[in-house]
Amino acid sequence: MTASTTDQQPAIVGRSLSKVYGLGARASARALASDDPRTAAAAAGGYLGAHDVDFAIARGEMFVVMGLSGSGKSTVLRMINLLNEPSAGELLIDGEDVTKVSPARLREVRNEKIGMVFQHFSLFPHRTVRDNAAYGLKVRGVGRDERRDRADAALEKVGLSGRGDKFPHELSGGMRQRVGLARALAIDPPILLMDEPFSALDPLIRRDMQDLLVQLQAEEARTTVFVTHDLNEAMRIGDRVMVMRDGEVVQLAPGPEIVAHPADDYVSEFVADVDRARVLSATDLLRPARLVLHVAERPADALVRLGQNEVNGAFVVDDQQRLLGVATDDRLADLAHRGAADLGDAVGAPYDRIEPTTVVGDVMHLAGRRVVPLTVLDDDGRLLGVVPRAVILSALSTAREPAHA
Ligand SMILES: Nc1ncnc2c1ncn2[C@@H]1O[C@H](COP(=O)(O)OP(=O)(O)OP(=O)(O)O)[C@@H](O)[C@H]1O
Repeated sequence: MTASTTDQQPAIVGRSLSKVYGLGARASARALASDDPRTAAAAAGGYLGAHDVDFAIARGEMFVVMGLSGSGKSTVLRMINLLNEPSAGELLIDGEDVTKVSPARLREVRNEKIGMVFQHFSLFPHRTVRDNAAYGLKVRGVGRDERRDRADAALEKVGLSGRGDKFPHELSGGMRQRVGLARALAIDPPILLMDEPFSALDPLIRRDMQDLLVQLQAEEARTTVFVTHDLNEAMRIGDRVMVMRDGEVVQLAPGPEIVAHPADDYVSEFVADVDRARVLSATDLLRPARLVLHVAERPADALVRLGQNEVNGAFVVDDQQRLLGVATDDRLADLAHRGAADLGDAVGAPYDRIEPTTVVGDVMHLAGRRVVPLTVLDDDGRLLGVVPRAVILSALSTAREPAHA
């Protein structure tokens, strides 16, 4: 029976999903029921690949699973299409628990609802790009003309129109990865599973592919589960990121929240690699202001009264509310003196944009001083709130050297 679907219903739900490798059902259940499933699984000759994993992925969400090698990312991804059968737990697709359906129904769900893209696209070298892109359609019994049309449309989406008659060896590595993506898109699956699809690409091409994915996602939001070990990649493409360690979920949150408030040291190590000043928006750090003034209306007053806290500054944010830099209080004061009535405008445009690295340096330089708030302003120069410098410091000041290889 197919459960009815609604827009509010999550596309994919995992409930207490666990996977024990190398043990039969009974031995797995025994290990999972013990106080220490990892040790119990190992003692019985198995391996606990994932434990008690919960998530609910919204329709159209780009959901990223991130963690170090061996943390269980692929295990979770493969449980979603039951390439890995969960040892315990439920896996609901459009409300239907696919761990309980017949093999025939499972095939149907996989064919109709799920596409997959792997790190190595394993293109057929002796088939044209078009035939490679059409492969999933052929497997599903789609006729030749329709296959051709849909494959060509998918190739166009990934920027390869006109290359359908080429062979894989005639394309660059990045283009071959695009063919793999086109192959998945051609079947137009409501759910796309992507297992480290860009990991083998060099950084520039990888960025191109991330951009392409973001663009495709903006055009036709598709429920996507994307595995990566790179938090920067996760931040660029993901709506939310699920961080895994030793088969367990450590944190599940939107990227900026993870960067602003990493759950533990493991997550902090990933966060150390992230260019926080680019990733965080001022509002991610925002606390309610004790003093709210319309700066444009009462600029001098605002400065003076905030000035009672000795040092003030303002975040300068771009259209997406990303932190561009900090305007120091000297600058604010200067603007106030020069054209107080226009301070609201002045906060946005005429500021010299301070490089994010400068911001971090500036903030770190203040580390030894009293904690005072920074003001956060919206595009109209209105005070949105304040962020205690201690919060900024903890969010921005971690050393930049990579904490793991
Ligand atoms: N078929 C299997 N049999 C036994 N152990 C397995 C099997 N597949 C995975 N594992 C183990 O389960 C753990 C989690 O593996 P998984 O592939 O999910 O990790 P991952 O986070 O995707 O890592 P990577 O980034 O290296 O792919 C690893 O320690 C792995 O060795």
